[in-house]
Amino acid sequence: MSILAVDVRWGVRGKVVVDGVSLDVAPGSTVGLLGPNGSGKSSLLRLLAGLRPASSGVVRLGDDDLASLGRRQVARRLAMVDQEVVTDTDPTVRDVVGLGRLPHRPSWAPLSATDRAVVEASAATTRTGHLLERPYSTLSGGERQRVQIARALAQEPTELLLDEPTNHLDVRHQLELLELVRAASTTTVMALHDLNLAARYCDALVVLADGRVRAAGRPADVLTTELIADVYGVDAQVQSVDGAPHVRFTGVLA
Ligand SMILES: Nc1ncnc2c1ncn2[C@@H]1O[C@H](COP(=O)(O)OP(=O)(O)OP(=O)(O)O)[C@@H](O)[C@H]1O
Repeated sequence: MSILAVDVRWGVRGKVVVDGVSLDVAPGSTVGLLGPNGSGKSSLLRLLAGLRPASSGVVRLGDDDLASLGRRQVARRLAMVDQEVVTDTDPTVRDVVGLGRLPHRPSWAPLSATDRAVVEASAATTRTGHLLERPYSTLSGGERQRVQIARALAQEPTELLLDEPTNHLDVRHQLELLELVRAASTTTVMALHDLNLAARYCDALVVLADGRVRAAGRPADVLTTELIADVYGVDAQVQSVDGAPHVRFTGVLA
């Protein structure tokens, strides 16, 4: 399934945060959402997830207008991993990953054999199987991040939205996660700060600045010295390494 946004706007307390964003994410592709702190990446992801309504514009999931779908219908196909997940109970990791099965079963029913198998498989894919019986609250930041990815995979989504999924992860786990996302058949949009990882693992990049799309397209077309200077205020050299642009930062612009 694909994700389409047309002229989407959202603001809060009189401030425009997402300012007329249009995106067309091809089925099965991986799109990196870049931009400085506060440029609107998380806010846009929440609009694409239907967690909040846009004040104007349209978001479509495949053939459907997101606004016409119920929360459960959305959750059967779209999973989101947010930056901070707060729980007020102390579930085990198995319980947390099992939450991903909620949209697929009656809320009163226990996990079926299929649900349990999907939980195990999602934990195996994210290398969190050894953590399943641990209280979630005792995990490290990186372990929690991987468990949240496992929870999202247990939803068996066709669309996956990830907000800084490599946050907290060591370099090996970062690469493993991005390989996993690239190999998955899901349509994925992920906010990232690392321009080089984004260039290497995404089919397309969208750069936000002040809530607007400043550039979008293939990594090699988007990540230019001019764009990086303009959007981040940083001087950089961009070379091609193994077919992907590689950015070397050389200083902060005055
Ligand atoms: N609920 C809210 N109330 C007030 N301001 C908000 C709210 N949500 C977002 N903002 C503001 O909107 C702007 C965009 O925030 P957002 O979290 O979308 O940016 P971001 O690009 O994801 O940033 P970061 O890279 O720092 O995570 C910020 O200035 C933020 O303070």
